[in-house]
Amino acid sequence: MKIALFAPDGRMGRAISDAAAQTGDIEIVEEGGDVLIDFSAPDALRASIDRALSGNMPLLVGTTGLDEGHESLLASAAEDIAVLKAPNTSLGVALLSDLVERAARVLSREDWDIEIVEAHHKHKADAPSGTALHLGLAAEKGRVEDAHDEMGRCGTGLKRETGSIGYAAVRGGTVAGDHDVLFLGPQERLILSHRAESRAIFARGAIAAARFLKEQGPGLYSMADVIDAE
Ligand SMILES: NC(=O)C1=CN([C@@H]2O[C@H](COP(=O)(O)OP(=O)(O)OC[C@H]3O[C@@H](n4cnc5c(N)ncnc54)[C@H](OP(=O)(O)O)[C@@H]3O)[C@@H](O)[C@H]2O)C=CC1
Ligand SMILES: O=C(O)C1=N[C@H](C(=O)O)C[C@H](O)C1
Repeated sequence: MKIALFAPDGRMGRAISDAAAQTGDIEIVEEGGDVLIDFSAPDALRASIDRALSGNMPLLVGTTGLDEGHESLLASAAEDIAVLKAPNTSLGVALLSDLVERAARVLSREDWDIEIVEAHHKHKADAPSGTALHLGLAAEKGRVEDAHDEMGRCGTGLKRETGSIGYAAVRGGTVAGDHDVLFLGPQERLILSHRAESRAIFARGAIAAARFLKEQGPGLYSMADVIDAE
């Protein structure tokens, strides 16, 4: 299988090349390829979509910090090619997302407050992380209603609103990616956590997603589809 990397020299680009070298059946190519993988920056998304469409290649997007305009571009591209958008390609976070949804369904919004805390290396450009936002959406899905987001509180008069989801971001050092989803209830706390010990976990997940995408027709896919297919 041939994988083309949109940003081969970035941290994730290099991690994917290293992971591919360990597979024995994946070649990283500069032109063409069975699948195009983009872990770069939001501003680059239009260019990676154009490259995938012009080469008729499925596209895996791991870039975070995307807005609604980017989501529309991806949905439109998915009419012609297979597109998978994943703010986190690790197996552990895919499972964590299911656990968060279930916990949010069981624990009432009146009694249990949800806060999401994430920590990443000092070079990370976006906050909160794409994974934190994805876990927040899983919690909303469990509660079957939209939540008001409370981002990085600072100041006075900031008592939390019942049913809101709070986000806090820590940056520093070389942290590959920590995520804690806190369910804070009356006299008890449930904390669901994931720790990425290196980027290799994201790279292996990206390769699994690329193998999956190679077999798919046009459409919008997620890591849940990759896991269901394995
Ligand atoms: N889904 C997941 O599991 C994960 C997602 N990520 C996300 O992936 C993205 C990249 O992370 P990371 O590899 O650490 O970042 P890096 O900054 O190390 O790499 C980004 C790469 O993208 C390139 N790039 C940036 N802008 C453009 C552009 N406009 N056109 C072409 N290339 C561009 C950069 O090139 P240059 O340096 O020349 O600008 C660089 O090579 C981030 O959004 C991050 O949050 C990260 C880890 C896991
Ligand atoms: O920038 C990173 O490094 C990471 N970004 C992703 C995110 O924003 O959630 C995934 C992972 O946590 C590492």
